[in-house]
Formats: sequence, C-alpha cells, structure tokens
Amino acid sequence: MKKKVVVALGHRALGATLPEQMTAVKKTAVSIADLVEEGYQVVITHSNAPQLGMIHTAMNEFGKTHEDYTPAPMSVCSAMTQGYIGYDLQNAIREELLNRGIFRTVSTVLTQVTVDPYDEAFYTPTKVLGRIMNAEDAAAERKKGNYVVEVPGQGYRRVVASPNPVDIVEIDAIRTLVNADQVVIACGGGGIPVLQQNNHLKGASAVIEKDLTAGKLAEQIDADELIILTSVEKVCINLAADNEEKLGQISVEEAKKYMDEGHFGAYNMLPKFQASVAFIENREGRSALITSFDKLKESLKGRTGTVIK
Ligand SMILES: Nc1ncnc2c1ncn2[C@@H]1O[C@H](COP(=O)(O)OP(=O)(O)O)[C@@H](O)[C@H]1O
Ligand SMILES: NC(=O)OP(=O)(O)O
Repeated sequence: MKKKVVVALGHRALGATLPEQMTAVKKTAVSIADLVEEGYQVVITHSNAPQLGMIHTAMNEFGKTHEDYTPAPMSVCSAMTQGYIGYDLQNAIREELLNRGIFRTVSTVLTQVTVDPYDEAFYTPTKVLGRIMNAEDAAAERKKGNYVVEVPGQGYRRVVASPNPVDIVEIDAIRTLVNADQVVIACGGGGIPVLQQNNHLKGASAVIEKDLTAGKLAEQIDADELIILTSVEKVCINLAADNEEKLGQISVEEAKKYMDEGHFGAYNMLPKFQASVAFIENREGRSALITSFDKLKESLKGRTGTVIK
C-alpha cells in the first residue's frame, strides 16, 4: 500500500510576484515529482499571504476607480489565490511528471475551512499580508479601516485575523481524489475561511495559518506523514544564540517542551510544531518532517531535517 503524505509549501515554493511564482513552482514541482516517483500519494497545501495581499489591493483599487467593478472581500480574494496558485502549481507538477514519463492527474480543489465566529483571533489581527509599505501607504491603509503594524527594520505591513481551522468542508472530495492516486492541491492558504450559518457558508475576513490547516488535513485524510517544506533545513533551539542547536529526530514530548520554552517564532515556526504535534497526537504512530525544499530527498532517507515522531 502506498504511503500518503500532506506537503505544506511555504513562501519559497511560490515567490511573491507573477514571474517569481512561475519560476519557483518549476523547482517546487521537482520536489513533488520526486515524492510521486518514490511511490507516495501526495496532497499539497500552500502559503498565500503575499498573493492575497497583491490580489486584495488590486481588486479594491479597481473597485474604487472603475464604476463597473466592485471591491472584493478577503474571502473572495482568498478563493482567487487558490485558483491562481493552484493553476501554476498543478501545471508545473503535471509537466514535471510527464517529463519523467509519469501520467497522473493533478488538480486543485477549491477548499473552504470553517472557523469559529467567537475565535479570540478576530479581536487581535496577527497574520501579515502583502507587501512592505512606507509610512504614507500605511496611513492610507489605516484610513480604509485596515489594520497595519510597524515591523522594525522593514516598514509597515497589513495584518488580518488568523482564526484556527475547525472543519475542512470539501474533505470528501480531497479523500476521493487522493485515494484514486491523483495528486491533489487543497486547502490553499489555509483554506477559504467561512462561518457556518445553517446551510449557508459566509466568507470571513481572515486568513487561516496554512500549517495548522495542513495538520488537520493530514489527520482527516489519515496521512502517514506531514511534510512541511520551508526555508530552513532543520529547526533550532536557542536560535541565533551561542548554544544554538539544530534538531534532528525528536519525540512529541520533546517538541512540546521546546514549544513551552518559547524556542519558536510565534507566527512562523511555532504553528509548524503545533500542527505536527496535534497530527501525531490524533493519529498514533505518524510522524512529521520539517525541512527545506532542497533537502527533501535526503530527509526522506533519514539523513537530515527535523523529524517529530
Ligand atoms: N527555532 C527556529 N528554528 C528555525 N527557524 C525558525 C525558528 N524560529 C523561527 N524561525 C523562522 O521561521 C522561518 C520559517 O517560517 P516561515 O517564514 O513562516 O516559512 P514558510 O513560509 O516556509 O512557512 C525561518 O526562516 C526562520 O526565520
Ligand atoms: N495562509 C498562510 O498561512 O499564508 P502564509 O504562509 O503566506 O502566511
């Protein structure tokens, strides 16, 4: 029986602009094709914050200047990022597989993820979106009613609420495709956040952390492994201090201890650990790998990467 994996792709897999994305997905496709060639069933999920910022700004600027166009809410823009990223990614993977003589359908499932309307995250926006702004642009964003924070040494960034994922609405479709041995891209950008209102799903003005949704996705498709591909080969404790230590294989207990001790960035590395620990605790015997794209092959052979099991 084939091993099932959920692969969460970080910013480096996609770049931030259209040309960057076109180039980046070609490299990403090589890593995904390697997994398929190794005999894995693959479900992919990905970041979307740079793309979402770009699309949201574009849609809302046009909404102001062209009377036939109306502004688009964050949830609609989130759906657009799934289409835009999925389109590039699925074609790059399809082509890389065909170049290796592998015929496999690759598709993107537009995925909604329910969130709790009372999630505390709605009161404290934390998810950084889009480009770095100067003070003037930041003031203009604030005037529109958007949240902006100053990032020391960078400039100003937009932030939105990032509630926890509750349920993946289209999970049956994702399961059906992966069980048919197809390559699936799903829950992009953590999923389009929606609020369940009886039979109606109402788009929420938020962005779900993609790593947390990746963990839930891995649990709900009963994956064997969660693979988080990011910009570092191994996760560190005591990052940037004299006693910095790179983590190889660790237990769930050790992972929880390091989380409690505050070794991981709250909005970058910590969610990767939270997702990994939750997945393994809910699916006994499973594991999570956190590494960089270029080290995936070596990591699968147990030679590098941070593994939690
Ligand atoms: N303890 C840690 N060990 C390694 N990297 C860390 C740690 N804490 C925070 N980071 C940061 O997390 C970043 C990766 O997270 P993030 O930028 O969210 O990536 P992605 O877009 O790939 O999900 C690394 O580039 C690093 O700067
Ligand atoms: N949705 C999400 O987590 O995107 P980023 O990884 O780009 O922040």
